[in-house]
Amino acid sequence: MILIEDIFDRHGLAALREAAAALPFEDGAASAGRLARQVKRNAQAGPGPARDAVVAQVEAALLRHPVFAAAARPKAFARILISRYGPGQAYGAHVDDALMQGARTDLSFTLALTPPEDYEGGALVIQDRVESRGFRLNAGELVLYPSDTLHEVQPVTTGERMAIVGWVTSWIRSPQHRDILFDLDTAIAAEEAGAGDREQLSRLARTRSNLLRLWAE
Ligand SMILES: O=C(O)CCC(=O)C(=O)O
Ligand SMILES: [Fe+2]
Repeated sequence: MILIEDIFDRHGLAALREAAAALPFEDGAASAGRLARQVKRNAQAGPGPARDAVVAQVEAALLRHPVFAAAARPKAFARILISRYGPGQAYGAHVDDALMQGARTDLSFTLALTPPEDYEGGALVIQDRVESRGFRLNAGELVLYPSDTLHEVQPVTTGERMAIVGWVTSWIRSPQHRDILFDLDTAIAAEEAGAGDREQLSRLARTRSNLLRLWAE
């Protein structure tokens, strides 16, 4: 699981929020699997060019972000939705579909558009084998988590919670492999930033390339 705070700058975020709020919304059940539909109570932006433009903007920002790119190794976005929860709405415990529009979902993310002061409730709670962890993200903050978890959005009691939610097909299917590559990226970036030994840097870069060749699918 990883938190990223700065996918958009303040102006970018304000523009995105405005564009998202202007979209026509429909019942969120439209995109839920059979079991999830029974517990999904929200609204989401309906199809159309205006929604596509918002989604394209989000995709571009995510692909540009070095931490997102290193943590997710995105091959494709299986789906991106703009969702909204008003008072009484919630999304009960569910697991996300393994396949969406023909693509495998490896990672899920929520990018908050509404600041937490503007609504009550609405925490995204992700279950772990040992404990559950709740997130009430700041506007512009993103949480990236494995798609195989059980998770829920607790009922919003006042105000309105708007977010971008999406699913990533990763080049690297195994979380363990992604973690190793993430560490290598961090080490290489640190070496590059310092007065790094060129030979060590080349060796690390070669190892990263070769692991990618072994593991990418
Ligand atoms: O809104 C969120 O934070 C997550 C929503 C969710 O779990 C889903 O749409 O599958
Ligand atoms: Fe979900």
